[in-house]
Amino acid sequence: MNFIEYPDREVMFLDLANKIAGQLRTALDTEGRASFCVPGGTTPGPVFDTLSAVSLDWERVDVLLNDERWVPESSERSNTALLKRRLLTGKATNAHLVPLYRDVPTPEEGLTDLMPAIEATLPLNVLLLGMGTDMHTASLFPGADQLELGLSDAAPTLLAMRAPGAPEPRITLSAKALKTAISTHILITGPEKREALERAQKLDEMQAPVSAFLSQATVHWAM
Ligand SMILES: O=C(O)[C@H](O)[C@@H](O)[C@H](O)[C@H](O)COP(=O)(O)O
Repeated sequence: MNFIEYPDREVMFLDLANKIAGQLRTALDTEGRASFCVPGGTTPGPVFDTLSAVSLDWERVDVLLNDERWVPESSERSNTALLKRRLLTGKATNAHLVPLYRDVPTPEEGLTDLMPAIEATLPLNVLLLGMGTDMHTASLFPGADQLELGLSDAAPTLLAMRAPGAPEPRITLSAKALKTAISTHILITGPEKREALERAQKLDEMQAPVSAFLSQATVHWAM
């Protein structure tokens, strides 16, 4: 694990956005297209703001979420709505959003339709992950109903997930799909998440799902 501590959040968000932009540019130059897999939640907004102001051939960038809460886009908990508001705007308006939600009652009913387009983005070029203080990442929550499958080598690309720590059903990329990424970044802030990261390093993946990604990740942290 590579760990970077920043003097403050603003510097971190800017620096990380610039790193990601550089990695996407390299992928576009070498492969012609790039895939960029991102978390929802409350932390990454400022990174998205900076990225949306970066000149890049965004039309050739496929943007997809790590996971989605199974709520319509009109909900304030919709990660898709967050992306549309903060990332797919400005210079990034024409980035290609690969959907992770369908207007059907359960994630199980949406999975099959969503799968082919998500699979077409693999291997991922750039993966940005968040982490909760319970050491979940994407919707790989400790205690989740399908966590064992979600972490296994036999996992499908997408799974429905229900967990005590998640207020609504989720859909998530499996660890196997997420781990295809060439570059992996984990973005965390504050003392509680730093302490959780330290704990995660001593626990197994079922207890601390984020630990599945630590060996390949750069963790970015600011108070
Ligand atoms: O939909 C989600 O909730 C996310 O994709 C999730 O994995 C998130 O990254 C962590 O829960 C951290 O969330 P915060 O940034 O809000 O702490």
